[in-house]
Amino acid sequence: MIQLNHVSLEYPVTRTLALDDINLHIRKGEFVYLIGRSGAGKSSVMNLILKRISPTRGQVLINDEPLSKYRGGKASIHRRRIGMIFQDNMLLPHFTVEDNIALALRVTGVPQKDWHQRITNALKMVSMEHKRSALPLQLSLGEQQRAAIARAIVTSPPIILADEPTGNLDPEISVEIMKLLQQICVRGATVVVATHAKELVENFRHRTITLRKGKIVRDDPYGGYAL
Ligand SMILES: Nc1ncnc2c1ncn2[C@@H]1O[C@H](COP(=O)(O)OP(=O)(O)OP(=O)(O)O)[C@@H](O)[C@H]1O
Repeated sequence: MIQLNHVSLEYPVTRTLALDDINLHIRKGEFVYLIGRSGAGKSSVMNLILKRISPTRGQVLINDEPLSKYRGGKASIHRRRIGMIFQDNMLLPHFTVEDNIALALRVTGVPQKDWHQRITNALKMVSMEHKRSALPLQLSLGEQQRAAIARAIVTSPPIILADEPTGNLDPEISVEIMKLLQQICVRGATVVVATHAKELVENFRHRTITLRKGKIVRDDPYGGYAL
């Protein structure tokens, strides 16, 4: 489903070689961790899959389609297939949980008559129905992250990218978030998680890809944390 073929990425201004000849194939429905020290290239891989940036060399393909064909405004069509979860949940502070989630439905063109039910389903999935009308700052960090997950899944995207999704959370809540991501995967999504959370990677075993200085140095189907 997600393929990187001989991908290199050099950031233009600083000429940093962030990724160096990466080959990667993630199948539909897989749960994959991307690990590596700070600066190893994890976010760069995520940004390539999102087509926020383009590779300097090589090709990124989704469902066998090269992303290079999604130029200009078409990149947003591609991004609709992806639910994104960040360390800082990026909820809009003056919008309620419901309105934050509705924005995702608006940009993906889901008919308004379906919004209420879809938001209800997404909030149920993350056990947050009772916080529908709350503003983000009225929620705990864990609740904010669950709301952000609801926003990411409400459009039923086939791919979920999570960049350090438990970075700001205490261990107990982190476990909850990881279980949720696993459930989303079991329901059919392909889930890629970039993380430094050693304990989670050790305890919730999944295929684990280790990056070091822009290269894949390990790709372990049984998981485990080794940098
Ligand atoms: N916009 C940018 N312009 C120039 N260099 C960048 C840019 N973004 C990242 N880099 C560089 O590219 C390399 C890979 O960065 P990247 O953010 O992908 O690493 P990472 O593994 O996600 O790190 P972290 O765990 O700290 O988030 C680093 O050397 C970084 O300094």
